[in-house]
Amino acid sequence: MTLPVLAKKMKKLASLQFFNLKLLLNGESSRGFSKFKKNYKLKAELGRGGFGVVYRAVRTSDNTLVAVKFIERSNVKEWARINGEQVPMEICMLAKCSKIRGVIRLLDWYSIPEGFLIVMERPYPCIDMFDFIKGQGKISEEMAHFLFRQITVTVHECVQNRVLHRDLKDENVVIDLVTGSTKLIDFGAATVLRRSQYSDFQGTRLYCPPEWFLHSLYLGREAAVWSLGVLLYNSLNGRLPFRNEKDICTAHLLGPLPFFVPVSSEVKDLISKCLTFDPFQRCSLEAILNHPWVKQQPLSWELLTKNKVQKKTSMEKSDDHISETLGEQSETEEERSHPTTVSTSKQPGTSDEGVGLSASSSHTPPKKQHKEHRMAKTSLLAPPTSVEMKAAVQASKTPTQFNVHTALKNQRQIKKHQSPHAVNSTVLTALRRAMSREAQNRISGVFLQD
Ligand SMILES: Nc1ncnc2c1ncn2[C@@H]1O[C@H](COP(=O)(O)OP(=O)(O)OP(=O)(O)O)[C@@H](O)[C@H]1O
Repeated sequence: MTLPVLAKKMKKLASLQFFNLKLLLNGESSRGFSKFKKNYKLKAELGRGGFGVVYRAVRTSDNTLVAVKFIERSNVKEWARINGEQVPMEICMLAKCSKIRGVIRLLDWYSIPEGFLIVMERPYPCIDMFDFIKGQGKISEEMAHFLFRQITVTVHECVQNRVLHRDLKDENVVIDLVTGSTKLIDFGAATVLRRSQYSDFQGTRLYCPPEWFLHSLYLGREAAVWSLGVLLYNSLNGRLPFRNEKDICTAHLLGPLPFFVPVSSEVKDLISKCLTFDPFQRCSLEAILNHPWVKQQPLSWELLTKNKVQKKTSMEKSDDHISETLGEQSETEEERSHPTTVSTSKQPGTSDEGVGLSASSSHTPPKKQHKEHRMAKTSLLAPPTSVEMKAAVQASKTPTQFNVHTALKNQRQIKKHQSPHAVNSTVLTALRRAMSREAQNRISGVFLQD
């Protein structure tokens, strides 16, 4: 072996050893990627949002179905500590809610140089509430009641555990199709609940209360109540109540919100109490739980979905779109029996800005029967930048014809590179890099032993 070759090998060895040390410091021994690979079998993609990709996986020791969310280190905005280890706030908040029935259970987490892998329970078969609503255009008042009641109880329990979710929306609720129980997911924007105001926000702007756009401040519980109002309105109408920040800030001046389906006066009353412009006049979480509409005895999941089946038999039977979720049955995973009860449709997401289509100039309900509904998940839209936020705040403060919608669109042109696809390809590359590094590590391990 010539001297330059030997020197090159020594250099490589040194850098590998340094890398191994880094991995060790990073917790590779107990929470590294190789441990993850040993414990879980990663499968196809399950869903994706603006900040991460979620995969289906199976725990190899007992074939438990799990979901694995990968979040990039660079996307982590808030950090916390668990047993002395620095982790994203998302993991910490999930851990704090581990005993709450309506919150997805955190099973495990791993740290790799590029980010974190969060292992969660995965109800099977399940569907997220966005797809559930989209598949039907809208859901019945009884179904909305069944789901909303559970979600509000969960949010209240989180608050009692001093956890504020801050991104309550249909995309972040998973429904177990066997039992109908809801699980709150995505604690990526969650933080510790406090009495004082918050001046930072990472959630979804169309679910955000007006005080944020007008004053860049909000109170935790009051903002949660607003989001719940948006969620309930959306469930019943199949569309969001507000199209943009301007709508959010000015809708109260135009009278009651329009309803595109016949619903009870009780639920309308509840929605208007949740979507009260003044946060100090807005109803509390406790008041929602005590509202006569919420306190009604819910119908059973069997009954609610039986009606669906009856309706469905008169429709085309082949139109069963939950295949994305139920398609798992062809896998070698443990199979469970499930009722084919709910139908959802998959349509390509197209909207770039507005997802709701509320009347922006007046609140007159349309004569024609409502057809349109939200096409794209809000999380797949690029999150607003601080420049966009400033533009919105500025616009909502200006009592002129200034068009916030256009202003935001213009600002958005600059940030085209932030498309979710770009984020996702980064995520996948990061995972692939981690996998090849693990293989490299194994080789170097053998080399070092030699
Ligand atoms: N534990 C789970 N079980 C089943 N499906 C899940 C689970 N976790 C996530 N999903 C699916 O993956 C999607 C994306 O998950 P999640 O909202 O956590 O990602 P995200 O990148 O944080 O999204 P966002 O941009 O809204 O913050 C969800 O809408 C849901 O469909």
